[in-house]
Amino acid sequence: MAPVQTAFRKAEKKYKRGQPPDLDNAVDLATTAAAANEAVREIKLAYDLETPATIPLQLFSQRRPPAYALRDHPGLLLIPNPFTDEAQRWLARKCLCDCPRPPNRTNLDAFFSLPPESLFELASNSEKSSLPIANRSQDDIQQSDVTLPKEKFYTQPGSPSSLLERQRWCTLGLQYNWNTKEYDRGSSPFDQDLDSLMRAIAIAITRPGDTSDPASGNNYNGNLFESEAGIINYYDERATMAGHVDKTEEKMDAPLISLSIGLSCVYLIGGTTRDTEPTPIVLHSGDVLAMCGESRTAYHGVPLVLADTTPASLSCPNSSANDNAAAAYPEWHYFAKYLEHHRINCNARKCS
Ligand SMILES: O=C(O)CCC(=O)C(=O)O
Ligand SMILES: [Fe+2]
Repeated sequence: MAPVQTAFRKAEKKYKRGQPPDLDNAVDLATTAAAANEAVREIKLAYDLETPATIPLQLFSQRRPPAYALRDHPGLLLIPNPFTDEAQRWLARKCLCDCPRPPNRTNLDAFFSLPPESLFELASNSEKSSLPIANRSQDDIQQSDVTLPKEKFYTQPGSPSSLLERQRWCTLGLQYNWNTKEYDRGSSPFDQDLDSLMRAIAIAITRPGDTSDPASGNNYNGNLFESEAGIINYYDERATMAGHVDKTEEKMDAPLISLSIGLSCVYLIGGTTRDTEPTPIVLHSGDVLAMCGESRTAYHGVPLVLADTTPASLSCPNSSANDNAAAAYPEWHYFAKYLEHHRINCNARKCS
């Protein structure tokens, strides 16, 4: 007898197979006004979204941007892109250059002898982009207690540009072990700017107003938030993330804050079992999603990345006449090329 297919699995299959994707039932605040969308309701932020004093650029375009709660998923909050164009470029640089390098771990460093620079920086440097990067020896790999997958992905040596295409994640702060599903790989300092950005978001989403139904908001005091662990996920146009619950964190009362840069995607949010039918949400570049309260323990995943959806402010930064800061990124074409074909997700969790 064929195994019973859960509602979550069914939705994942629908988006993985659908070509062209059927987005008719997905919540997409970029195409349907929230007022016309029964799945969401607007909430009022009770605190300003403020750029931390230590960050030398204006991160947010409004102090109190529109924010939404999902009617069927108490605690899931969405702030459609509150960032300035310059802030999105700054975030992309953080996620591509500053973070995926030692002492942070990536999916590749157990298998390749990676230099101290990020793969993105090497791939963008004409003198270094074709230098071969060697595999680690079998002994080295065995000592790092990971299993060497058979796919060429991990066995074939390559240049920085070919390895950049194989970079799937990097871990920040407490280092997550994907085999044991524990934070048992030591820790690295969490990027201070990213942490202060995540704290600013945690403060702004504290106890949002209009909570006739408090369960749909967030009762966590954002002043207590600290990014103790984080993951940056890199998706190419074919990449997906299977449904899961993030439950390794010792305490789950703080929001899990998640940012998207580059291509849009379909994000599924379900319930505490796979039997709840998930709601599909289209996440766009710059969107902030916070899994608070009940939704913190809900199944979620990314069954589909949507090609050709990177905003022009990232794929051709001089497109906007009022975007003076674009000139500060003369080498932006490397970023533009990457972001045209990838989605980056950066998320932060408080664990204790
Ligand atoms: O890419 C996303 O938006 C989700 C990432 C996620 O669920 C995770 O890293 O645990
Ligand atoms: Fe997750």
